[in-house]
Amino acid sequence: MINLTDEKMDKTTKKKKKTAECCGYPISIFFIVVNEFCERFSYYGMRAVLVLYFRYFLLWDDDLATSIYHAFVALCYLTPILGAIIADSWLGKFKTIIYLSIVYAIGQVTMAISTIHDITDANRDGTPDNFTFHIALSMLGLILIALGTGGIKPCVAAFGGDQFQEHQSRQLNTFFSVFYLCINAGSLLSTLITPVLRAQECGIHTQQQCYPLAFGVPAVLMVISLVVFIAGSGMYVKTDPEGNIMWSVCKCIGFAIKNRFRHRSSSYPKREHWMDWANEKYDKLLIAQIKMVLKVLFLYIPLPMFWTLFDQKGSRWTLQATTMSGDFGAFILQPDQMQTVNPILILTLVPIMDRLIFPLIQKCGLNFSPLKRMTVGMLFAAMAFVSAALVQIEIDKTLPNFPSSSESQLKVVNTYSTTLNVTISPNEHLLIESFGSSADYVTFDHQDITVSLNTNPVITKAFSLIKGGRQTLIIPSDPTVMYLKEDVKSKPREGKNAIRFVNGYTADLNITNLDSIEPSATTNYTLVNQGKRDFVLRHGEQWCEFSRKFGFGASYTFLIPSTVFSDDCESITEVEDMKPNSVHMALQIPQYFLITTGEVMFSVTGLQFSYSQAPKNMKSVLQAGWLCTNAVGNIIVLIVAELGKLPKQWAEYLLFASLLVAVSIIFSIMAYFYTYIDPAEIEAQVRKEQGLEPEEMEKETLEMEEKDEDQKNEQGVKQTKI
Ligand SMILES: CC(C)[C@H](NC(=O)[C@H](C)N)C(=O)O
Repeated sequence: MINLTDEKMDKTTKKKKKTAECCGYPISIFFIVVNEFCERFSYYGMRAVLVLYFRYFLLWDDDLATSIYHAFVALCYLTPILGAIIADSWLGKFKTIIYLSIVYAIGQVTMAISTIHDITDANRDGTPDNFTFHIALSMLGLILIALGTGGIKPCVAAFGGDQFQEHQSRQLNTFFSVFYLCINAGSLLSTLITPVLRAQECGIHTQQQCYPLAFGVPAVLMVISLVVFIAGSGMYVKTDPEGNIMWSVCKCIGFAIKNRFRHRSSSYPKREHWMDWANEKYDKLLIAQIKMVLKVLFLYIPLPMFWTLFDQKGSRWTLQATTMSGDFGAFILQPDQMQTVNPILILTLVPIMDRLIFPLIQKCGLNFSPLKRMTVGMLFAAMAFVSAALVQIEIDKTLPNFPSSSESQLKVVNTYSTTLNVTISPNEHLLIESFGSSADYVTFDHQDITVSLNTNPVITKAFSLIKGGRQTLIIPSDPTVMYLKEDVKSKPREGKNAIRFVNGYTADLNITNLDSIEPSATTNYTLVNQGKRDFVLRHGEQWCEFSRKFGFGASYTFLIPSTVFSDDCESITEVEDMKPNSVHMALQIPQYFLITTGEVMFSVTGLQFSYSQAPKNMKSVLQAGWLCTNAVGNIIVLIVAELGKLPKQWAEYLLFASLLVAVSIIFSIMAYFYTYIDPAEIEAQVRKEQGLEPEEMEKETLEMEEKDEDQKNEQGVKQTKI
């Protein structure tokens, strides 16, 4: 009798090595989910402050910052293909995760170093002197991060799946749900923490926003993630790569196409599947495996549309939030913090769906198959965009009437000592009291105007307005020098408030955080956050302090009279150029709820589906294909953003919703014709057809492996456990 070790016994019966278990789950998955939590913390934490780093550290404009950001995200979801090829064809998942995690951690550290302004701030003025150095270093860091995060992404999920035995399909599904919860717990915590770290001040020579800390903590988390993964090393089931599988797949597909073309005449009998044209040269098993993968990849074609909508949470929806009020009474929510609603909802919805909704649907006798779930998920995402459109319509009702590209708008502010009758040619007459303003903007469809004041003598002056712009005509204490000042013509970014001051005092004034302002001059806009803000006005020894409470997204011009110090700042007048946001951010919760429900149905299910429908040697490849749908979705967002939007934002939301409904109908038809498979069963069947009975297969495998092992032992090569 042959004395088989446990390991060989497992191999002969074609079962995986059994690992230590706790409550029916392999203990090894504990290390994998903790690793995923830390990695996602690292990734989302870095992503949360990335655009701000581009915008305010590298001083890029909004467009460049957003484009590079989306390009980086797209790259992160394209590199999984590379990771999958390395894992399935060369290194195996375990080694791929370790090596690429090292690349990832180096990338995060490089990124953190690139944000230390003191490195190039020789003149110690608080800004880097050599931007090229910081840009080059951060781009290198981002490329390494994209390679690392994308490369390990398909491997970690598939490696987790590999830890389960064939009879543990229920536990496998729970694993994917827990895995998804860890992704979102990491994302939630880091999105809350890193912006707070960024807001701290730090530095060697000068104190600046603490980007090194905001990027440094994710770097530390990535190192922890790697250490945790290595710690579980002894417990994992590690499947060896099966040679250069991708190359074999490509050659086999190429041969099938060529062979089909060669036999295109109708005299040749048709074959069941076009891949069967590879039968002459390639192993039936490989052909069967390729058919399985192609079937699933074909099904993926419509999926990017879901991600196109999903990924607009971070862009369009956040911009929408900047036109809303985030005052929740007990706390204030900033527009970008609204995004944390998504992971919070995931953490509550995944258990509810898994434990309650899906079992309930099953109890009702309904067959809620994975592909049906994914279709319903898409419809939920479409509904989320309908909800976003309805919210947008409400917001539009409260937004100022901004000028079109051919119009110009003008407001008049009077800091002259008496009420003035202002005539703007040809027929606008405004009566404006001293230290007051016209009620609202007057819209002109021409640019050249003449303004007359009823002073004695009458003052008349010609002006040319900016096309598509908003301006204020400032009438100072000496009206002969009246002048135009450009106003904001969109809601201030990030829900902030744009404020400026007109100096009606007779001498220069200093105002907190602003340059000194000359008499009759107007400052440029300064952005201030929501809440109570104090300003101190100074001239020599004289000073006074005034406070204002700001809402979200307003714009004000403060008129400072000559009596400002004698009445302790009481007489400063506030002109409201743009009303604060009045639609509450809570109205975005339904759209977040709908998109997150869609995500649970679509994304968690898609992750499980991609694993279960892949042949053993192509699991990572199919995970990578799944992640690629996300990359394509992001690229579509980029293209749409570049092409510009529809004139009305709500119409764009409805357009996206309709597109996704159309795509989900196409997907449901494709899904209807899809038959679920058990890849292991198909592989066994093909082997049988090839004339290998199960016992023979086992014998053959055992013999081959023993031979292999003997050879390796002879060479003194240490065996990897499988
Ligand atoms: C990109 C995936 C859908 C996934 N993201 C999420 O779960 C978000 C945070 N809800 C990921 O793997 O990061």
